[in-house]
Amino acid sequence: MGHSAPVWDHKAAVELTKDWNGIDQIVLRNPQGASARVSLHGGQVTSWRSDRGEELLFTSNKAIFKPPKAMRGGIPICFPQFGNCGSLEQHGFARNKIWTIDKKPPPLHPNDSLGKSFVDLVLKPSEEDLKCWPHSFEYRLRVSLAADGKLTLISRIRNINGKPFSFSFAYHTYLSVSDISEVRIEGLETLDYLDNLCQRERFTEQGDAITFESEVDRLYLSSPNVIAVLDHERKRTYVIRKEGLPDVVVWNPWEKKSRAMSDFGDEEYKQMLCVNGAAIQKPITLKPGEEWTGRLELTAVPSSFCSEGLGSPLQ
Ligand SMILES: O=P(O)(O)OC[C@H]1O[C@@H](O)[C@H](O)[C@@H](O)[C@@H]1O
Repeated sequence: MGHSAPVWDHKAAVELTKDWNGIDQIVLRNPQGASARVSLHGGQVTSWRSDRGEELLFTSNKAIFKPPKAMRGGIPICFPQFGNCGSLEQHGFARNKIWTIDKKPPPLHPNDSLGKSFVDLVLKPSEEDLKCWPHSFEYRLRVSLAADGKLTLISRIRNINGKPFSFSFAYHTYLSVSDISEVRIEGLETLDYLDNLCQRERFTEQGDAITFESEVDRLYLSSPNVIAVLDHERKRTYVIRKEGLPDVVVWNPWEKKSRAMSDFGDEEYKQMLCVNGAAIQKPITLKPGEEWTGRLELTAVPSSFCSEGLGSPLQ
């Protein structure tokens, strides 16, 4: 019996190109026409497009595409520190480093490869990194695009140090929305959160769903693994599924802070919302040889399908 020809050669759907600075970037495509871009600068996903060519991630028109600073948009990776809670630069150094392509990554579950186009990246600390954060690690990132357009990011961080270390982490996900006043988040209601705008004071969420009418910068604690961001005007729902990431950061800078950011347009806060799967409140501690995995899956579905999507487990 002959073998049937593969219907979709995922390798052919992975292209290596250069980004705006001549740094390698990888373009992933699926047979339906969806695509994603990943830059070696920061291991940052810089674009995720639906099969209709719509950009699903926000990038600022004023973004600065120049290393070492991470560009404003897409999915920068915050590691080994989130925010300014620690001795490192804001959100840690990973988003500002040049990553490399990992040609021989340790195997993942076959379902993480089958029927997907994907790329594996790796970040190891430089001498300079070790001076400010003296812990040897290997950070492996798999970014994959599935036949249905789902974008998956899998981070595996291993301690190759002689001593334990701790870190915090976030996938800083800039979602593109029609108008922030038309958006609501479901899945975070009734949770406790730390409010960054009130010296991280702890509050309990009261509303049925989260809506936006002013600046928001919150860390929701012990959140469910499935969260939905509904965009009424665009009739689109982002379903965020996560594993190993108990917290969720919700951020919109609103008017005043937008004006203060040099790489962000004054009115752009209306078109974006950051909803970040994260591990912050309780840092992750790895003993020598231990590995941590943090996984994020993003899908964008017409809003009428969202209630089906919310119930299903991460897969
Ligand atoms: O400008 P940065 O370093 O990318 O950070 C943007 C924002 O990131 C958010 O996630 C933080 O909660 C905010 O406090 C911060 O302002």
